Parts: sequence; C-alpha cells; structure tokens
Amino acid sequence: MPEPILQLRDVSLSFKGIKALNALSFDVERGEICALIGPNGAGKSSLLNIINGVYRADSGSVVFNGERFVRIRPAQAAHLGVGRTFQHNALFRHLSVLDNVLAGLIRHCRATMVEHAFGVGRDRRESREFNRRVDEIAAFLDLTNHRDRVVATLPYGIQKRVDLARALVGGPSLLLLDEPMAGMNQDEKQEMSRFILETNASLGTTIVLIEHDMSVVMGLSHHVVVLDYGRKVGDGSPEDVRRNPDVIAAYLGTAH
Ligand SMILES: Nc1ncnc2c1ncn2[C@@H]1O[C@H](COP(=O)(O)OP(=O)(O)OP(=O)(O)O)[C@@H](O)[C@H]1O
Repeated sequence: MPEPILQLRDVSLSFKGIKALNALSFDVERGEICALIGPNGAGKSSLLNIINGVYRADSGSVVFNGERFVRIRPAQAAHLGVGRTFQHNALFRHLSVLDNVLAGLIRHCRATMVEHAFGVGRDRRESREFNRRVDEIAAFLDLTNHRDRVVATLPYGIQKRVDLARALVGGPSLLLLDEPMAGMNQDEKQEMSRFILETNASLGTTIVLIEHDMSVVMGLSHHVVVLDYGRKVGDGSPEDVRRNPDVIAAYLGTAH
C-alpha cells in the first residue's frame, strides 16, 4: 500500500480558548477525493489553513509527501505541491482571466529581479513556460474563449473556474478546495463537479474539498471525514459515513 499523501496526527488549534480543532487525526490517500463535512464552525477551513501554512497548529503534526512539518509558510506549501482555493473569491476582479491564472505561478518564479527587469535569461524562459502552462490549464478547464475577459464581467460559475485554474496552474499534487460550489445553482454545481472529477482523473491530483451539499459530496468523493466542534466524528466511504449514527446526530440529521 503506498504511503498516504497526507497524514494528520493529533492536530489541535485554539483561538482565544475556543478549540477549533481537537486532536484531529486522519489520512488522505494519494489520488483520492476526500470531502470534509461538518456544521458551521466545525473547524474545516481552519484545517485547510493549517495544511497550506496560513495557520500554525498548537500541537500535533502534518506529514505531506513523507515530509513532517509543524509550521510551513504558504509559499513553501505551494512549492511542495499544495494548491488552494478560498471560500470567498480571492481573484483580481479587474484583471483578465489570463492574468489571474498567471498569478498562480508567482510563487514558482526563479528569475532574479535583474533578469525580470530586462526580460533576459531565466525570465525569458520562464515567461514562455508560464504562458504555455496557462494556455494548457485554460484549455483543460474550458476557459480559452474567456482568457482575455475581465473577471468581474464573467458569470459567477466561470469566475469560480478561474479560481480553480489559478490553483491548478502550478501543478499541485494536493489541491485544497474550500467550498468550490458555494453560491452556485444546480447547473453550475454539476459543471464544477465534472471539472473536479476530470482534474482528479486526468491530472491525478489528490483533492481535499469542503462541501455542504450532501448530494455533491456523495457523488464526488471517495472518502469523507466528518468534523463536529473540531473533533472527528466520522471517517470512511460516503456510504459508511451516511449510515454512521454519530454523523447523523452531529450533522446529517440537523437542518444545515
Ligand atoms: N481567525 C480566527 N480568529 C478567531 N476565531 C476563529 C478564526 N478562524 C476560525 N475561528 C473559529 O474557529 C472555529 C472553527 O472555524 P472554521 O472557520 O474553521 O469552521 P468551518 O467548519 O470552516 O465553518 P464554516 O462551514 O462556517 O466555514 C469557529 O468557532 C470559528 O469562529
């Protein structure tokens, strides 16, 4: 059995006495789609923030691709292969689709300021390579026809796809999606689900996503982890989790 891509062990995090995460442990297998579910305030976004270095855990450890870390910076996480989208659109709304996707490569720049200022050496090679990667990911996510449009002028569902393109363009091995379908209508959700499945199947990207819509979770994920008040109350296949009485009590049985 290959080693899991991500191993969380006894991860805890508090904010002024509130336990956002309480000794949380679980594994994410390489190549799977893992859904994180749980009521509002259960700790889902905090956990993604620990994995990509926005927050530092008070205790416990994260092992990513065999490397153990207690504290990692977001730029380091991106270099190691962790991509991320945010719950609320964090796009540059007045820039084009192309520029927004290119922004996903900033942390991968190697050219020096001088090379960059004069457009020589690594800067030249990087520009060619970056443009090729942006074109490739735009085609993969069906964004080519929109590449020169200003993001603010695009329908919401397409804006969320631009956000996905920006997270994917750096070629992450682990992609964290924070409510990628929040605020979408049914058609937009179906379209986004299709792109998430294709990303997983064609690019081989492991995905951890937060989602509230249970029909989306059941249709997309191989593995579901359920949080409640920062604790894990369920961990298994979508079917196992749906039958688990603790999960029904904590989450599925409640109006959300
Ligand atoms: N930066 C912060 N400062 C203070 N408290 C925070 C901060 N971030 C999260 N919390 C608290 O930590 C707990 C977990 O929040 P978190 O946002 O991780 O939950 P969530 O499961 O993602 O919720 P939602 O589904 O509403 O997004 C909550 O009690 C929240 O108020």
